[in-house]
Parts: sequence; C-alpha cells; structure tokens
Amino acid sequence: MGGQPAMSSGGIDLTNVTITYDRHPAVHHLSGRIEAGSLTAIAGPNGAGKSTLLKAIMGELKPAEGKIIKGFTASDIGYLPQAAEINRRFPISVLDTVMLGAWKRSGAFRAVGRQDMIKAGDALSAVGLEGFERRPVGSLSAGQFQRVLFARLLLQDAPLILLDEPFTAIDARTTRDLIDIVCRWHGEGRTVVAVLHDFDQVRAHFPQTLLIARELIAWGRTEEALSPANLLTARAMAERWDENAAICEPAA
Ligand SMILES: Nc1ncnc2c1ncn2[C@@H]1O[C@H](COP(=O)(O)OP(=O)(O)OP(=O)(O)O)[C@@H](O)[C@H]1O
Repeated sequence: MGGQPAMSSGGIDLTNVTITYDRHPAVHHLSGRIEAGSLTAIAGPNGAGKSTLLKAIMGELKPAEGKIIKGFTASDIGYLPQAAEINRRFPISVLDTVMLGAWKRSGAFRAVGRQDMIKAGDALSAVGLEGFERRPVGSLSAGQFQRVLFARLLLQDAPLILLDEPFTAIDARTTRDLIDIVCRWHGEGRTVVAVLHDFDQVRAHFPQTLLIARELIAWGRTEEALSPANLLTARAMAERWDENAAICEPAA
C-alpha cells in the first residue's frame, strides 16, 4: 500500500529442485529463475506439484535435493494459501484478520499503532469491504473472505507475493477486482507468483508461466509456455504418474 513502489531486491533461483513427501517426489529436478518484479503463473494438471513448489518457494517445505535461493527474507513474503487450508471457524473479526498483515511484516511483538489501523481501513476499502471491520470472518461469503485475505496482503506490503489458487470458487466480479490488485502489485515492481488452473486467466494476465507436470515442461513467455504441444506433454505426463515412485538417487 502507500503508493510506494516496492522494489524487489532479487529474484528466486531454483537449482535442480526435488521436493518429496515421504520420499515420493512431487516436484522433480526443477531449475530456473523467477525474475525480480515478474508476474508468473504456475500452471499444470491436478497433482502436478504446483502448490508443493509454491510452499517450497515460501520456505514451508525444504527440497530433498537442490536449492532455492531467494533475494527475499521471510518477512518479505506475502503468502495466500489455498482456501481449503484455512480454518474460517476461528472467532476473529475482519479487522483483526487484516491487521495480521501488519504483524507479519514487522513482527508479532510490535505494538499496533493508529497508522496500522488507518492502513487496514484503507486496505478494506481497496477490496470493496468498507464497513465490514467488526464482522466475524466466519460470517463472510467465500468471495468476501478472499477479499479480506487480499486486504491483509495489501497491509503486509510485501515485495514477494505468493498466491495459491487465488480465484478458485470466487465469482466473476470478485475475480476481476482481485486480478486488478494483482496487476497493480506487478505495476508497483513486486514479484508475484500465482498457482492457477484457468489457462484463459493465465493468458490474459500473466506474462510468464511455469508449466509443470512434476517435472518442468516449459518456463518462459506465457504464449510459448502454454503452446498446444506443451499442454499435450503435460497431460500425457499426468496420465503416467506413479504415486508410489521413489525419489531418484542423486547423480554421482
Ligand atoms: N502433505 C502431503 N503429504 C503427502 N503427499 C502430498 C502432500 N501434499 C501433496 N501431496 C502429493 O503431492 C503431489 C502434488 O500435490 P500438489 O498439491 O503440490 O499438486 P497441485 O499441482 O497443486 O494439485 P492441484 O491442482 O490438484 O491442487 C500429489 O500427488 C499430492 O497427493
């Protein structure tokens, strides 16, 4: 927020990254670079490892092999998990949920000041939820709740923003409003990475795409990465997955 461009201090380098669950690889030998200030979609079939990769970039999962080097500290990262991973029954108000963005940015023990309250109100206005401050989050629709989470990200003001399926189960108007915010973040120089299912949304709004089917299929300009041939390869790979495959042994 605040209209100041959030210059990204660095990109994200992935080198031969393999991520496993109980030694079963969900992402295999992936290498590439997310440029600072880029707007990148992670796309691919169900079970392709998209959320797993995002969690590894965030630092929640550690690669079993390879390295992820980020030009960002943990407090530089704004992360929106998949809706299914969020417990909305927790008795917390809309305002307090948004205020968590201020604490994420500058530490849980910092006193919340009047400036933060004003910024939280501004963030709620920016997502069209003025007047919702005292509502418990459990009383909101899915779209309104997603707007609250975007307001929290606005308050957090992070230079790296990671979004996992931000527009799933959200109506067209809310999706449009939230895409506008994503485009604004990109315009401000932030680095934005989003896991998305909808190829039309990716083509319309995301200049860069990383297409994954557990292995990297393509990474680059969206229209090239999402070529019919690459999509066919991704689909064919998804049909061949062995859920019980073991991790490859590291190269000698
Ligand atoms: N916590 C976990 N424990 C064990 N296996 C997991 C876990 N999370 C994901 N997986 C497995 O890892 C693989 C990749 O899952 P992931 O959720 O990253 O895929 P995705 O591309 O995000 O899928 P979707 O589009 O369906 O959300 C899948 O086979 C999934 O079952």
